[in-house]
Amino acid sequence: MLPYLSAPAAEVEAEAAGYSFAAEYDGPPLPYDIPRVVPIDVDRIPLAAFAPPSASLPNLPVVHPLPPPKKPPPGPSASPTSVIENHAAMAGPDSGALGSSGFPDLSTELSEIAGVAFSEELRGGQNRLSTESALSLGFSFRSSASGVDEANDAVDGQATGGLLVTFQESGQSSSSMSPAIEVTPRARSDEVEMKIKKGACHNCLKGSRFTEKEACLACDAKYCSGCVLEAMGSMPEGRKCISCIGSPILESKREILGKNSRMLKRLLSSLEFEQVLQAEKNCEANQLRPEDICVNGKKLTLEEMIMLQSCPCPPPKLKPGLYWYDKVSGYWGKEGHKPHRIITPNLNVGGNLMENASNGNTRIFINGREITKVEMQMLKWAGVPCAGNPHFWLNADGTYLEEGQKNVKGKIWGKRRIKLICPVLSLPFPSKDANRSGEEVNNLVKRAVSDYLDKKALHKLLLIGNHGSGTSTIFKQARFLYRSVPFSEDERQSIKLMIQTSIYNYLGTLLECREWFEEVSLALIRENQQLHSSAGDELDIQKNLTEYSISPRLKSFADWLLNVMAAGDREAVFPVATREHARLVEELWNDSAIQATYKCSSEIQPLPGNASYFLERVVDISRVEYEPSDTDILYADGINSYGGLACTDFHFPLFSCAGSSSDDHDEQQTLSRYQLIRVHYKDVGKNCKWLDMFEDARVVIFCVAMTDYDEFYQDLNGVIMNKMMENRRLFESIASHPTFEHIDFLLILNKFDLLEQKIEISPLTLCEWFDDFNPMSISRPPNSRNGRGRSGVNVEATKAEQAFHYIAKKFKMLFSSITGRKLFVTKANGLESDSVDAALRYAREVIKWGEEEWTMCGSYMESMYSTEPSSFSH
Ligand SMILES: Nc1nc2c(ncn2[C@@H]2O[C@H](COP(=O)(O)OP(=O)(O)OP(=O)(O)O)[C@@H](O)[C@H]2O)c(=O)[nH]1
Ligand SMILES: [Mg+2]
Repeated sequence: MLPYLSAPAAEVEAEAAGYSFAAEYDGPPLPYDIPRVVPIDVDRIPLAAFAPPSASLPNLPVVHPLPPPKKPPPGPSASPTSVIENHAAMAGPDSGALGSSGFPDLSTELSEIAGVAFSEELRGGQNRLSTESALSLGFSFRSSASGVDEANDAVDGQATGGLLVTFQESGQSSSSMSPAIEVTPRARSDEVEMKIKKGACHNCLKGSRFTEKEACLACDAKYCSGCVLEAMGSMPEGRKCISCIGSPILESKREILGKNSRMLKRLLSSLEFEQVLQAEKNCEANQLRPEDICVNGKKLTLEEMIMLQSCPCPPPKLKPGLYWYDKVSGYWGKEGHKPHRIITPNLNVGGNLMENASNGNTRIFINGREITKVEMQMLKWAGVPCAGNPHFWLNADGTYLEEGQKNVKGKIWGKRRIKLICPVLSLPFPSKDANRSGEEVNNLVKRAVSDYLDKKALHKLLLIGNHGSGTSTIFKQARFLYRSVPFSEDERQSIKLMIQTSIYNYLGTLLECREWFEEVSLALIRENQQLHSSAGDELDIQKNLTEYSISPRLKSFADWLLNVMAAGDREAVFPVATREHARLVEELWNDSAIQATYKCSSEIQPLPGNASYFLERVVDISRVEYEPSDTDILYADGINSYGGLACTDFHFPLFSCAGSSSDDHDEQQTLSRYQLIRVHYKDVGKNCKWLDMFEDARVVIFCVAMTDYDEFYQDLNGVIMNKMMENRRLFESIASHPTFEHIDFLLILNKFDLLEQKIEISPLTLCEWFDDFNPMSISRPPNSRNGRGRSGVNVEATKAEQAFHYIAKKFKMLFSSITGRKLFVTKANGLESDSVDAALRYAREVIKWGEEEWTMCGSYMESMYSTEPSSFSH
């Protein structure tokens, strides 16, 4: 059996043996980006050939927990603030200030540098997230407004961004029932403002007011396009500096929440851009907090606030503050002021309307509120008799009557001149929406509230895995399993083009290998010939023929194809060329030389296992009318690689795809919505970019191809790495990521079908992590012959089962040593929909168990502390 070995080592060997090596392939991107691994007879390789080669091939990225040291931004001489900023910016993996979580211990760092004694609070609460996220992402702490100020806020116990909102008891009669809400715009430190040239970027301090900039929603610090991604990181709450994460936004910015940003649109991929704006609009920290809105002396609950915002005629631009609301007429205003709007009446929000709500002094009352002078003026214009301090009841439709009487005296809004006069007096006039029927309003409001709660109940499943682990296959399976239209017509068209193009990529790889195999074979024959000269060999050498040789006609096509691919102008040639040359490609594929090359394909690592699936049908696939089947889509490479993120929403159907009733009949569970988000390993690699956007994920699904144990790749430093060890490294960095501190992990050990085949010929111990794997010898059941039991099941397969349990245990122990928590594990075959269905349903179970644990924990605590006699009943 030939061992797996990376191409560079083989190249070195070939060159050392004096063979000229084919030029490095630098054509259009191949559908993979790890180096080629070719079969080679290991006995023939000198030991020196295993030394890392100098040629750099495309590699899997390496996760750097922290970025390389960064140059401090130019600026005025080092004040404590700027020193902190620069030092924090420079704190890298080598700074030696790593905390227990692997991130620099900020409080020590800051206090050492600035001589400021920070209390322990700095390490906890909201600040912890922002500081750690910042450092984990490798970004500097911007300026004192968000650095020292934030630290001080944290010390005061108020991590704030744009607003300081405080509640106080007030003895004032006008607000005796209301908590005082003091809304103070947070000023940026003058010192910092002075340091930053007007209009300059707050990070690099360059640019003018004409430079395009993006502002932080919480502190309004502005960043140029070169700095914005550095300053804002992965934007888990949208456009906010890293140090403002968790802080409320400036109210003046509420209108632009989730709205377009030209700069970000340019800098991010469309999916990333969408995710950022979604997060900005929906994340908790950016929402108006119900407790900041007080209506008729009572702070709102979440449900009341949603009701208020989603009624047909809501108060415009609702901000934190004190308001009064007349439920009967729909009048709405700020406490102590005349009415500002007429909103939907009869909403069950806030407390009871107070007499002095609008601070009127006319001794005339409408629905129990003393009205202001300007309202009295309006009533007079409307012909309402105001003499004798009357008390009126005013209904939403404008009809009014005097308190204690039954007869309607008139209709205020009926008169045309009132419609004209109200704007002149800056008084509101009812809109059509304000007068919808009570039932209609009730239905609308109910729907809005349940939509909101439904959105909150979306369970996010984060799918992460290394190159080739099978994440995109699982993702595609989820779409097939749970979506009525798994792929749109447009998507199918682009998939079609991708499949047609990738056939040529596979063929290109095979042709390159063929050339190389041919050269090596020729060299071997020559070497042999020198040792034992033979006439037959002489003849073949003269003809330059080996088992890898192809006819001159096919050779000229192959050379043309490799040249076209090397030129990189793929789009100009494909897919037209695919049609013209399909027959030639078919001929090539069926040629014995290519088939001989392909036979070693299991050892040509980058050639995906599905290459033959597509190459065998090249003529059919190259047709204009070709429509990819579901299986074609499942096997196709690169479908979900839209800049790193892909997501799909779904419900689990009541019946599993296998046709059997789901084990869980709980309808609520079935109706729950799930969102599978696939994060590409490359983005995880770049300082775990994007990961902190997913702190609301319910489960992290980490996918590992079990077949990786005997496969290798070359890292950025040219070191040959075992792929399973790389999985382990990535798993460690994800498991220890602070974002996932409280999130359950499910490990999917994938490609079980391939493991069953591979383990028979390649021992698991080839991976150093698995060196103590000692499978129990199979005690064959009586009557078993040739490794088959009574049922005819191949009992040898249990070796793969044992390997699965062993690998699962290794990861469980690793996870437990990192987090002290339990890791859930399941095996899967990504190409089988039942298997993926079962794995994703298992993820749902994990969420359910987590919820049950909380409930149990909650009721246990309740029973512990409850004084109810029932608690002590047994
Ligand atoms: N036999 C078998 N093949 C699988 C399985 N899962 C995935 N594959 C194949 O393995 C290859 C890699 O799978 P992908 O789903 O593309 O892996 P990935 O995680 O997206 O990796 P990248 O494409 O490198 O990002 C594809 O050719 C899949 O068809 C499995 O369980 N069994
Ligand atoms: Mg893929």
